Amino acid sequence: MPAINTDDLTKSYGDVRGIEDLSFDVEEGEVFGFLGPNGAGKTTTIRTLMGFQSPTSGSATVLGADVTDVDALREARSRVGYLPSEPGFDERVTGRRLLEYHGALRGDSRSDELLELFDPPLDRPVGDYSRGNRQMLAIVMAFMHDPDLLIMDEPTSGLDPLKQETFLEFVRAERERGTTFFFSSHVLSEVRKVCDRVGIIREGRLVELSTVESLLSRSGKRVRTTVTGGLEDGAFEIPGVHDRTISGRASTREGSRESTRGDERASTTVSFTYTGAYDPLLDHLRQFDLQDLSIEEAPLEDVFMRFYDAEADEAVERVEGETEDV
Ligand SMILES: Nc1ncnc2c1ncn2[C@@H]1O[C@H](COP(=O)(O)OP(=O)(O)OP(=O)(O)O)[C@@H](O)[C@H]1O
Repeated sequence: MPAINTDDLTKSYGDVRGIEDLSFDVEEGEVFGFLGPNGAGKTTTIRTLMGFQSPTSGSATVLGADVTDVDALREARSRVGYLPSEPGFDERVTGRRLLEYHGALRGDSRSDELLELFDPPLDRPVGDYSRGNRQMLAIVMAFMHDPDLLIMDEPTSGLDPLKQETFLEFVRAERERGTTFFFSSHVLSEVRKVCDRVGIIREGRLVELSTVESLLSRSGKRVRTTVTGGLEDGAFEIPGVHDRTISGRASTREGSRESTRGDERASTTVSFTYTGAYDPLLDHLRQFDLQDLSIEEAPLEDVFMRFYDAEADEAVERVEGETEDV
């Protein structure tokens, strides 16, 4: 049984689109990242899974419980940790009191251990807390009853870089214990560090569902090399090369001595994204006297943007197609 299942899950707010026909599973023990731009429908999905609002159509289960079955969902939620996007607290109450109250309701087997990692000033009223301290308190509350499944809406927002790292390390350790995670994020680097799979949502629809590895393999490599001398205009125009830029070009033309100045080591640097196999690239590189070469993974941001561009292009084509039909 998957930890989370959605089947054509749809939620509208009157005429406003929230999410449309979302179908995906989150398997037990996996860390699933839910990505998308502002207004895409991430919070709508999470709030529907938590049973705070009913689906307009379609269905969803959380730990086997139908999200529209109040009793079954209440039972299941005792094994779920929830971190909302903007945790709301009684502002006059101290963090300590809130933890005591929450512990009495939901259970507390881990707050001491969690407070070693996430340490808001417990004796101050929550109304005096910084954004980061509020987030840390919410993290402790989400995990203190040792849930099997965590549903979190942008869990690292408001945390400083050091605490973000602490949080991601904690998620990795929890994953080793078999805990399942479903969390939304805008931050691709963190998704890359901890997630097994990602879903990308755009305008309420799921537009991608894949492993992080597969997303990265489709993104290709960033190649940057510096070669001795100048380069022909068509150099490195081989299949699989995209976004080629050439800089510091050493002129081989007569009369233009600025970059060569008689220096045999005058060089040209070329950078590009490469999505082909290694051998043809290496064969091509052998023709040059290489001074420097780096081949790195393309940033996940590039994949994301390219993916979105492709979607946008398709949308334009669809609209154009429809216009022609009329
Ligand atoms: N309670 C509501 N009433 C009316 N419309 C809503 C409500 N909640 C969300 N929406 C709309 O549903 C759409 C999806 O919003 P949602 O908050 O789920 O996006 P999101 O992906 O979480 O965005 P963000 O990254 O900005 O938090 C938006 O158009 C939003 O305006």
